[in-house]
Amino acid sequence: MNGQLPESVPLAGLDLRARTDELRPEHAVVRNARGEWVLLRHAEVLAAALDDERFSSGASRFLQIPNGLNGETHSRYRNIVDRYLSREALTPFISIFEQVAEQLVATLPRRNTLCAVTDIGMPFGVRAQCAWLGWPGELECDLLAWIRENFAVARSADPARAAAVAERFDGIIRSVIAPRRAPGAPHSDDVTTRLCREQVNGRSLTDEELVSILRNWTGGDLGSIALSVGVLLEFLGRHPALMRQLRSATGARVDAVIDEILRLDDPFVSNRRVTTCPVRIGGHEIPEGATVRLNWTSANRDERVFDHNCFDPEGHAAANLVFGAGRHVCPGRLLATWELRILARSLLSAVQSLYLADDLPPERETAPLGGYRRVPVVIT
Ligand code: HEM
Repeated sequence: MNGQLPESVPLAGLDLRARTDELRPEHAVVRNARGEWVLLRHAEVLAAALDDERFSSGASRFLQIPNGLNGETHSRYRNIVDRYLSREALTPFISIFEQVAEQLVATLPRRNTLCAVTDIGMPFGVRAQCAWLGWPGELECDLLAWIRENFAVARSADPARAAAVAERFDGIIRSVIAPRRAPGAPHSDDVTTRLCREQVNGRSLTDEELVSILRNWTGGDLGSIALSVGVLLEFLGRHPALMRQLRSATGARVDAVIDEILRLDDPFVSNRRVTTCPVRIGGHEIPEGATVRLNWTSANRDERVFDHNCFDPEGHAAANLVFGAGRHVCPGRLLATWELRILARSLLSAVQSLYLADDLPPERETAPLGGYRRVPVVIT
């Protein structure tokens, strides 16, 4: 039973998780204020993610590599991206990420109220990413400012402001590419330099293609890692027994627990598709050329699939959609998982206690963002 399709559901300014929790029992599909068809349940979101022929990823007018590509073209670029995010490619960075986490945790003030998103998640995400990509540490301030601005623009839904922020971010990326591509550039061997030498269709990648690839890595990494750290520490702050358990848990258990916490409050909210033909889904006829939104946050809380959302890391792992599914499944999953595990372990081993500040409640993000804007915590 799908219920009547509400004509248009305003989501802006609301807590998306709470709002989609209200809508999902009655509606498999709703239309948002922009006229997009929003899929809310696990079955439909998974079906659309797996059906990349009828649900095309070419939903943006901007070049998005590999996110916005389809078919053979997607595979060609995706093969390049995957090489940098494999277990083998990432293993040398484990000790570097550990150092980054330990240094950050060592400098966090004790017995003061900190924000898990802005004081822990953001600097960790930026430093880990600069270390991985071989970017200079001096970019930290610019990148932190960009994350804040990018979140603010997403909330404001102002296209002109969004274009200006995107342009600034592309400028940061161009500043790291240019010296590596200049004639007679010194021979270094970091991840960005190697990417600059990649070829596709027998030619070098263009600047525009490099900027797009790096934008999707960094955009995916920085915002999602910061929000994920907020979600994670808020949950652990409310579950001290779980926090104690994790101090001596295996890596696999820590990863499963993190995935389950992110399933319950997935901060990577949604992705768009465009229908390539009329499609019947969730009891509705969607015309050709319509924009469809796969709402991962809602699908990940589908009570029928996840046993009324009890906490069951191992039992829910197979159906977890935090990192997507199908052709466009997140290639950065291992990097994100290792970064989050390393930061969690580093915090848990270095602090005596971590708890939610009792005088300042956590503040939820609002649509189109997920997770928390502010998670005040105290460490001792
Ligand atoms: C907690 C962190 C992260 C979450 C929750 C997340 C989630 C996702 C999801 C759900 C998708 C599927 C998008 C779709 O189907 O349209 C995706 C795709 C993608 N992610 Fe992530 N991601 C995270 C971190 C990262 C990191 C660290 C990187 C790279 C450094 C990354 C790079 C990408 C790229 C390039 C795609 C597009 C793949 C394609 O189109 O083939 N992500 N991510």
